[in-house]
Amino acid sequence: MLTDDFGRDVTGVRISLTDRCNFDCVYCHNEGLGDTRGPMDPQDDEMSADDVVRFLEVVEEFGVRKVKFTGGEPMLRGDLEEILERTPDSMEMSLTTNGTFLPGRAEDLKAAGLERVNVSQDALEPQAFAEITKSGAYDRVMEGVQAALDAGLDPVKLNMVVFEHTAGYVEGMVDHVAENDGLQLQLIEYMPELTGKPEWSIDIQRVHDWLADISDRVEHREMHDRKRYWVGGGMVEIVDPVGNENFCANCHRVRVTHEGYLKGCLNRNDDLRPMGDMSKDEIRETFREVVENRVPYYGEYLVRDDQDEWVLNEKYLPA
Ligand SMILES: Nc1nc2c(ncn2[C@@H]2O[C@H](COP(=O)(O)OP(=O)(O)OP(=O)(O)O)[C@@H](O)[C@H]2O)c(=O)[nH]1
Ligand SMILES: C[S@@+](CC[C@H](N)C(=O)[O-])C[C@H]1O[C@@H](n2cnc3c(N)ncnc32)[C@H](O)[C@@H]1O
Ligand code: SF4
Ligand code: SF4
Repeated sequence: MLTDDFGRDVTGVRISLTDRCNFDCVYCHNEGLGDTRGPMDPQDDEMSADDVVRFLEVVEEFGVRKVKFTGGEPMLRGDLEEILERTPDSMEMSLTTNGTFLPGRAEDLKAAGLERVNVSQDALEPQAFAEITKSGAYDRVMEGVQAALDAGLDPVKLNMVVFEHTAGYVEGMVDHVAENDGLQLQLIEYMPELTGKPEWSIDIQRVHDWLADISDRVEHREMHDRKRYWVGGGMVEIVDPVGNENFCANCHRVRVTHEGYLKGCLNRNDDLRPMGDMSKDEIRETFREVVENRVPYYGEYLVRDDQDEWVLNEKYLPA
């Protein structure tokens, strides 16, 4: 296993299979890669299934045992099932999707070896959903969640970004997962770092405090030291990366862009490394380099100044 200079073992990878998407969510950070809008057809710049599989075979040599497929919308890839089938058996696979393509396809994903899915769902109300995602696919997403449950892709985690537009729907979503077996909720703190609009942020601590009050039990997850609250039999996890040194200190994943660049941190684009000709030797070399150079974003890449504001650590100023 490879470990970075901050003692963080790299145990997982997070692969963006495409930056295309059929939604246009108002908050989208696109895993740090900018705009998802553009042609919906397969693009030449995307890693092929062979490239993805070769990459996974190499990181397996380094003890990586978890892979998350994401995007853009990863289910726009017609060869997703092939990629899942060819992923090394030792790896736990999961997928983060907007859910629209799960009806009619969830069973194929399960048959190809996928274990579970996260589905983005920001509200249980079609109008609010349409305003946030710029899409009228609310019913389709609800069907997608059901299709995933029926196919055994559980627990299905519903991803809800908590920001100005959704704060009023949090309580309803917590009740929803408590009432429905197989569902869990991830409340994701809105990240303004890559999208601008800091005015949309809400204080996530208020959500922690409220959940602490109403929950039966609280756990800490190893990944990112995230808190999990058990409420009426349902599980609610808070993903709160913004300004959170503890979250970054427990970050164990290297990211891969759809074009085949390695990336040490979601919030940075100055650390992208191409994997050359994508031969196994080049992949090995680049993976070692990216781990050697990865640093926690909050607490190292950014540090607090005299006014307690986060500023770029001078060490990382471009030469
Ligand atoms: N800043 C930051 N945000 C993250 C990180 N991991 C997850 N997030 C945020 O959480 C969102 C949802 O993550 P998912 O792809 O559903 O998966 P996950 O929560 O990381 O993983 P599982 O809970 O194991 O399924 C991401 O798109 C980010 O907005 C991270 O390492 N850093
Ligand atoms: C970029 S999407 C890619 C996968 C898929 N298209 C989906 O929406 O689930 C991955 C996750 O990032 C979350 N996300 C996107 N922009 C965000 C932001 N600015 N702050 C917090 N989470 C964000 C989305 O809600 C989604 O759950
Ligand atoms: S569905 Fe996912 S990738 Fe598409 S715009 Fe929304 S958050 Fe971004
Ligand atoms: S270092 Fe922090 S901000 Fe960067 S990917 Fe890891 S947890 Fe996210």
